[in-house]
Amino acid sequence: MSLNIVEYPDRELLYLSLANSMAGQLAQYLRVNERASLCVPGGTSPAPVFNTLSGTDLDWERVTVFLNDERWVDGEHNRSNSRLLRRHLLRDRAEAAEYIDLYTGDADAAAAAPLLAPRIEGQLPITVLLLGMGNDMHTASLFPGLSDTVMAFAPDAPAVMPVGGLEEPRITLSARALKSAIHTHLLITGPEKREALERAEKLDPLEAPIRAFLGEATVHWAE
Ligand SMILES: O=C1O[C@H](COP(=O)(O)O)[C@@H](O)[C@H](O)[C@H]1O
Repeated sequence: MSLNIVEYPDRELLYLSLANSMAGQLAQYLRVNERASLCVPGGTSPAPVFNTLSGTDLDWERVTVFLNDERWVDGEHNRSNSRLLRRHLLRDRAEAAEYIDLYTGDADAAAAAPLLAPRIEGQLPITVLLLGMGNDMHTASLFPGLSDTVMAFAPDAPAVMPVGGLEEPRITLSARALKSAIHTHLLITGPEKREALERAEKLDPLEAPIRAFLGEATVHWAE
């Protein structure tokens, strides 16, 4: 497999250029479609991309935003991916976007997943998908070595699934739902993630879940 990787001289340039590409792809899609969908990661990497994207002149009222995955914690918890989104993406011009919150407040993710699945199914194909990746090669909440990851890779998996066996319960889009995307981007920075990406290329998706998306993704990397 040959990686489609864009290497930037610095992170600032990466963040600006990636936000511009994503906004351009959404705008292009909205020229011929009534609505577009934007699916984004949480974690520590994407905030600067969100900051730029949120100020972009786009018909945000016609865009539906949702996360790749969420930790099952309250929306004000510092590990909440939604909290990151509200602070960095769903503000300024992007405040007008529709947002589907994966954290429903239900007692657990297993109760919420079947209710969320048809809502997310209705947003497929995802117009623009941005993925992140952990140093362990997980993406969304598809982690190596979990039985829930095996289920989330089933070709007929529901769009949204609960994930157990981690420090906190989570909810994730399935591989099928994520792979529906028309445009896929992967954002990684630093040498450790670059090395993890190179390892992932040689592994099975169940050992290195990001591997499943590398065929379609444009990888954006800066030191
Ligand atoms: O737990 C998560 O981790 C990944 C990677 O996060 P990062 O902090 O290394 O950028 C993220 O893509 C995912 O959405 C998140 O829930």
